Amino acid sequence: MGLSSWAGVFPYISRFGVSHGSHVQPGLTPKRLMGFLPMIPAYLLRIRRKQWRQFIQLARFVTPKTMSSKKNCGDGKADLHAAASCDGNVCTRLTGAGRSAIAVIGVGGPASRAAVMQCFTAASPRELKSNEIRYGDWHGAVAESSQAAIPSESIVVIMRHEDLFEVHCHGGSAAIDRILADLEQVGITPVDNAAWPHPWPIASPDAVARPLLIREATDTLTQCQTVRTAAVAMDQVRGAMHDWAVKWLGVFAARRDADRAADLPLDRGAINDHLTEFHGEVQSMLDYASVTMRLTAPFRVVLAGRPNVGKSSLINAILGYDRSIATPVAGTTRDVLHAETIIDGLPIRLSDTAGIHDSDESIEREGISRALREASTADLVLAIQTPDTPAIVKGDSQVPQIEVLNKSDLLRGSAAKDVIQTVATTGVGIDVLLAAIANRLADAFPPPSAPAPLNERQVRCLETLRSTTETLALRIALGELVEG
Ligand SMILES: Nc1nc2c(ncn2[C@@H]2O[C@H](COP(=O)(O)OP(=O)(O)OP(=O)(O)O)[C@@H](O)[C@H]2O)c(=O)[nH]1
Ligand SMILES: [Mg+2]
Repeated sequence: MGLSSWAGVFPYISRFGVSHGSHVQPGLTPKRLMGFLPMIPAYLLRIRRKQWRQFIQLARFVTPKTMSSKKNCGDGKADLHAAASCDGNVCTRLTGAGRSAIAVIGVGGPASRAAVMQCFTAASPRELKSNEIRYGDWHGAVAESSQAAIPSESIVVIMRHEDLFEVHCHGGSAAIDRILADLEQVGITPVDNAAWPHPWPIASPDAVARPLLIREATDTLTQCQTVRTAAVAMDQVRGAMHDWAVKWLGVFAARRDADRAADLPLDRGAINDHLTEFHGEVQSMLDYASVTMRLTAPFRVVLAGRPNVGKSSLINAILGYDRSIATPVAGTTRDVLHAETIIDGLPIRLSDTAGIHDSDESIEREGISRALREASTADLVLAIQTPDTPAIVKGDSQVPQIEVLNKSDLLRGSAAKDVIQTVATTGVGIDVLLAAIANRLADAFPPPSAPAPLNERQVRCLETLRSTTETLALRIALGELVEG
């Protein structure tokens, strides 16, 4: 239910999604796009008939009848939802954040057909019909005479309904941004994905007023870069947190009725039987927060150690391509160098740093102090050593650390037990290191379908609930969690 149309799209994106720095797809040529065409029927089949119906009903939300009048339009982010239906002509990126092979842009409203047709020339002159695919060129809002001079994008257009179109384009930000900008030029307002009137719940036009927790989760979902982080957000979109809060509101309301019946002072009855369970659940959610509050930003993993221990070689081995310069000369890396990747479904930003040692040279000293700063604010440090070179001393940093013995091919004798042995130049031990990184970072991932907080507001509400014992105060705090 709920965002099932989006959910239908998501596995498709994740299947082709390549949010990996090394795998950026080059431009989408007509030839490559033709290569995607055979996949499209499979994609369409994945979206069940019910979901298509929801798409069509979604289209009805953006017809003038169900639109708010212009005078009711808000302009702030809080009012984006209202803004989405201001003049009834809106567009947004329907697929999630991050790079993927293909992105889908939704264009809705009474002017959507004219706008799409102004910017798009189909390869076939046949008239566009519902749910038919048209391949062609997106040239933007330029006069026909100048179209040849402007580079066009090869895209696919699908008309879901006379007021609802999908533009399927290359998944890189350049193509997406261009199409959204062109649409804006022809009178279609680009809106935040959270403001797109998703069919939630689908039954009535005022269904666009989705519960706050669902809206917040939808917002997070659209910014998740990996399937694993998106799964947590998707659970909340499906109502895990909302349903949990509503369930407990019911429990405490029933308690109030029981207190009333027993002639106890209102909302001051003994609720110890429920409180232990309730507070246990609140605590679990707060335990997940360190991960679930970070679904949209990568975890920061820093490689640190003395010069020449193989930090740059290791980052290259983890990434699978030569991001960093690695040479036998100690002091090769001078500044902090970042690269994004995905490890076991977790978005990770790796940082290579300068070798840490006593140095008199000012540039090197600056590099070393940057390395120390980077390590002190990381989510995880990989402390690299070799058989000949000890690790740097951890000091009083609270940052968790994994000890790595690189150049283990040079080891004579045995290494300490809890050290991961690697040979960066051949890849030995890299899989063990990746598993250790994922395990250390994802300790507190919530189990499937568990309620979990996604932003600071939710965490603040949970913290209040953790220290509250009276039914009235509990109901107020739960009400705030649900309604803001
Ligand atoms: N035998 C062996 N050599 C390695 C290994 N890993 C890296 N090296 C070599 O060690 C040298 C230093 O590697 P780098 O990756 O540049 O080391 P670094 O820690 O980044 O060095 P700085 O940037 O100077 O701090 C290079 O010649 C690498 O080829 C390994 O596992 N075994
Ligand atoms: Mg280096």
